[in-house]
Amino acid sequence: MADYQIINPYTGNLIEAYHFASEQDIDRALTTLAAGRALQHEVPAYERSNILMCLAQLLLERKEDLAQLITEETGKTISDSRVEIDRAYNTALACAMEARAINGEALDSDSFPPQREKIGIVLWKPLGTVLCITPFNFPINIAMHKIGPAFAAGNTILFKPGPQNKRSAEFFVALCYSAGMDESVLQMVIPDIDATGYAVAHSQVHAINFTGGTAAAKAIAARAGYKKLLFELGGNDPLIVMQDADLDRAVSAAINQRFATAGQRCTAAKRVFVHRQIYNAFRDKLILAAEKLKVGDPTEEDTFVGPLIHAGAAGQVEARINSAIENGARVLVGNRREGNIVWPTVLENVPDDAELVAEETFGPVIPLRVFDTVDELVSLVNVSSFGLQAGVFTRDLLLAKQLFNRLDVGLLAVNDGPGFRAEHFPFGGVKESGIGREGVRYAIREMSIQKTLVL
Ligand SMILES: NC(=O)c1ccc[n+]([C@@H]2O[C@H](COP(=O)([O-])OP(=O)(O)OC[C@H]3O[C@@H](n4cnc5c(N)ncnc54)[C@H](O)[C@@H]3O)[C@@H](O)[C@H]2O)c1
Ligand SMILES: O=CCS(=O)(=O)O
Repeated sequence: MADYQIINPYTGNLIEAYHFASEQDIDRALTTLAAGRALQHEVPAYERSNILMCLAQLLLERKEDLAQLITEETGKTISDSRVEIDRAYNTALACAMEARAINGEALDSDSFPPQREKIGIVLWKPLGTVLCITPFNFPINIAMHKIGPAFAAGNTILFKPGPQNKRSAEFFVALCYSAGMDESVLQMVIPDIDATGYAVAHSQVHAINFTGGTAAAKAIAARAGYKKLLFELGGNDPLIVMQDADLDRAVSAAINQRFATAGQRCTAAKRVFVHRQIYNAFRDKLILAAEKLKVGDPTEEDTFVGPLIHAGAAGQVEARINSAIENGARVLVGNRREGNIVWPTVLENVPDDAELVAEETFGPVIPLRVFDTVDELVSLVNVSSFGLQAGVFTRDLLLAKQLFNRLDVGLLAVNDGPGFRAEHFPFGGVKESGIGREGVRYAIREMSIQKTLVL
């Protein structure tokens, strides 16, 4: 009897059934990677860069194969899956470039008495073996954001993808090997949660680079003990529409950053705050745009919203919509579910304490919240336990700077939504949205140690 069944979220068909890796499998992989640490020490940075450049090229060449695998295993629309591979190419390219630029600094001891004639040379060195754990929703680009910088920094990598993503992960690892990564430098295992905890606590794991939900991160932190943690976690990101906003651009951001990937993005616009002066105009435009979206088969080129990852996820979103309605919310669009598909839904008058807005809702639902003052807005945004990214539409740069300083987030995008991401920009949040920063150069630093030579 297999441990896990990969089910196509749209068709319900069985894709593959398999057994999880055991603790013995993890031991074997980590023993291999321990040997690989010596190999990594011998490989110069430019060779690591060339391997990453080759991987970037292979991602482009095999884009359609990978996109089809992602759509099959996650239900992500084929257009969204292709975008993910384009992003992974950019990430790999950035890793190749940054691998050649892991430079330190030189310090002169004369800055302070009594030391004279001493020079401090500060360099970045690899941490050792990094356990990279990835979520279901961007199985290739998030893996690239972990494996690429870890490899560029000279580490060895134990890669643990989501159980749903076995096939796309195997394909990706095969591309890494084809590009030149040695099997003693990169190993992949898919254990169950408890055995993953065994890997987390393993003495041959020196750092854990995790992307996923906050609950899982807390469980990992509890088992990890004394080692480096890099956490990219949940979000409840606000999209803010001020009274001077370009409404058409704001509507487009709300549609693309909440309903694409069926809303299953950490940086999705999960709460939309609209100034009272333009609330009705924005709401009416948003309703018209949402009603035009094609919903259904993710393999069709023009489908905009596909299924959620599984019935439990769709059920949770449906339950939160129903609870909000029972407590006074009004449905403007949607509120329809068929199997794993939840139609794009827009609600207003949602209670501030409704789970739909108080928790991270991973689905295609926009709760509209009207506001009157900046102080009220800041309080509404910052009350969340999350603090990943925010987006504000305004022509007032002084206001943008004020919000940048007052909002508890890792990034504020101006005249864009919270879903903005450039692969080489710093990426990460505060509070329960994570610890540390990804974004290629920053991830390299997170998975390195600073070592100083004094001459
Ligand atoms: N901040 C980011 O960059 C980012 C990006 C994508 C997704 N996410 C977040 O990920 C979540 C959705 O993805 P998901 O459903 O795959 O998340 P998840 O937390 O359920 O799983 C993420 C990964 O961790 C593993 N895992 C789960 N529980 C674990 C445990 N107790 N110990 C060790 N490993 C464990 C899973 O097998 C999977 O590989 C959302 O909260 C989303 O916001 C964050
Ligand atoms: O789920 C979030 C990942 S990303 O699309 O913001 O990189």
